[in-house]
Amino acid sequence: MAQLLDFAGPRKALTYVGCALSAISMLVSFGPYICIWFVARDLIAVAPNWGAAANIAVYGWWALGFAVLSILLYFAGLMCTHLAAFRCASNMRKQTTEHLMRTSLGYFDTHASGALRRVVDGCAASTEGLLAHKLPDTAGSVAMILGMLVMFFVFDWRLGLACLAAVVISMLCMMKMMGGRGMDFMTKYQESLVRMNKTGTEYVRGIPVVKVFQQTVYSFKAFHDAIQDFTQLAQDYAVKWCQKPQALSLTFINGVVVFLVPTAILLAPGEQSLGAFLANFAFYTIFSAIIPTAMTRVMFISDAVQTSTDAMNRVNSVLAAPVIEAPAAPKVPAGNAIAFDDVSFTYEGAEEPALSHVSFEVPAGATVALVGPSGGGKTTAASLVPRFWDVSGGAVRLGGVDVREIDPHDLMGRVAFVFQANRLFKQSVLENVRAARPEATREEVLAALSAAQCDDIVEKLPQGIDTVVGADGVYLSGGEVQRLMLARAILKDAPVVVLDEATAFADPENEAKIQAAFGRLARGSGGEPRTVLMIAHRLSTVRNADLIVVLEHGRVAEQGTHDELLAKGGLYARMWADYEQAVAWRITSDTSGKTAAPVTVNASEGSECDGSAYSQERSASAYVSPQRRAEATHRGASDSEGGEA
Ligand SMILES: Nc1ncnc2c1ncn2[C@@H]1O[C@H](COP(=O)(O)OP(=O)(O)OP(=O)(O)O)[C@@H](O)[C@H]1O
Repeated sequence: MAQLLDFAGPRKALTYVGCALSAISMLVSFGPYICIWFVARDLIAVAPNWGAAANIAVYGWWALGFAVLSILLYFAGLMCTHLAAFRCASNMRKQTTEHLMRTSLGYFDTHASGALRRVVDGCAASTEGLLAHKLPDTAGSVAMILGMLVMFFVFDWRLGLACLAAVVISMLCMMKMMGGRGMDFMTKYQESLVRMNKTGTEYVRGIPVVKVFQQTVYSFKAFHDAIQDFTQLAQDYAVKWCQKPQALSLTFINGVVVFLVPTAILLAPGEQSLGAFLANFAFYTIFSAIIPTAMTRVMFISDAVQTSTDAMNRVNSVLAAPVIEAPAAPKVPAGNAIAFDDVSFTYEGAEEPALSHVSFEVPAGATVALVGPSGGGKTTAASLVPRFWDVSGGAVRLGGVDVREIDPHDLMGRVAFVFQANRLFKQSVLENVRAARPEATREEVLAALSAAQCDDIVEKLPQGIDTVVGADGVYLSGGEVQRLMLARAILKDAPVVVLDEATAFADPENEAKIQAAFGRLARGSGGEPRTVLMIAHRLSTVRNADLIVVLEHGRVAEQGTHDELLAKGGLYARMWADYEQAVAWRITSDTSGKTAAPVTVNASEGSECDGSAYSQERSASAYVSPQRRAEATHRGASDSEGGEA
């Protein structure tokens, strides 16, 4: 609670003021009951000559005054607590967002954006209920219970004791439900609820898989089981645990009859003034009606406290996320060369290091390709340059300076990165590309788009570069999105580029354009080459790299130029041989039904960015599945048409 209130800053005091006003309002709300006691007393004193009771109207006005004052005080109290609660929620959102802005970018790889959004937004919202309503209501209820204790003994302590007995028994019942095993039940209930929500989300996300693989709903056994678990727990809690204490509690708290009436019947014969006794009895009968309200309010606070505790835990876990430490005395890189100096890195919680003693250099203006088997550590190595993560050992240097000693803003300004998980904002194409350099003019954005081979994309969009991406009917393919990302990187005009050459999802035409855009990005604006560290998934793109670093199991298996590595006859040479074989096989459609024949294509022809890589790949991708071949045959397609298909 203290930490939660700290989020409200100076407005924290308003919470206390609000709670105090709510408590006073509750005490003032006793006023009408006291007035009723006066009315009863006066009427009984003059009975049956009712007209003789002169002050009834005055008591009425007083009662109305107390009621109105109580409402006004409560309203003012709620105003105060709401102001504090809103400030608290907005500060919580700001602080978590600010923290996330300083968090290492790798954190977002391992933490889903939806879950983070729920923490930033949802958790803040879920504390509002506690601070704005539950807290002042509880203060009011506590004041009400204390006030009640006083009231019980002001008029007739014996009748008061009879009412108190009901309250005590009711409280004991509630404590049984809420404490001990009841609390265990409650914790299990909450956990079960969370599990059901989680598996529910997974279920919804997995619907496409279910449809594609024609699985039935029952394949999502985890979700089904979670619902069953929750149902069982809720039933057990309600039936086995709460039923008796709740029934008892309700009976005593609402049943004036159980204690008050028998007590009154026992006491009445010995009373000297029956009139006064009846007035007291009338008071307690009416007054005891507010006891259940006070008790219920106190009961619900525990629910709100639990929700807020859970929210605070989640917020704290985000606030504990590692941040990119800015150096106290930042250094300025001398040039744009990248150097990996005995770099090791282990992901948090992983047993094996993702990189072990990796060393290589990317001279300024050079293009270095990282290749190797899947899981070798290529993405990890590239991520260390823009400080998505910080190394566990060794150092990554830019211009001779450890990246950890460069001001993070300076580092981000020098490095442009294009990764596979490309993100577009739901904004216009113009704004999306301009995100790299907000002050860029429209013409500069257009030039960057053109350099990234995006002219055809812009042409087909209904409002050109002002079309909002993701709006109704505006769909961009994976390859098109990647070209927009490249335009963004080109516009940024950073001297160092880290890119993940992932064209796996691009069709041949898109791929050719992406290759051309890569080439344009690597060249730099003034024709001066940029320093490029490229993760290469396809060997077609690495032949002309100045250096190829082969990563296997997180270590540098070998490094050198294409020719050097081929001459070595190691892992790269084997990978290249496999690649060449894949390129060399061209299976043509065969109308005569004979087995397709391999046609050798010179895989070493062509350079990266002039589109000839496209023709190579197109040859490689000209494999036609038996089904497609049958279709082609059916259409009477020729060999070349089959190839085009
Ligand atoms: N966020 C992470 N947490 C824990 N381990 C990770 C994480 N990301 C990657 N790894 C592990 O680190 C190792 C290197 O992974 P990395 O993604 O760098 O390989 P890669 O060579 O880029 O693979 P690919 O070519 O398939 O993309 C793998 O063993 C992988 O399982």
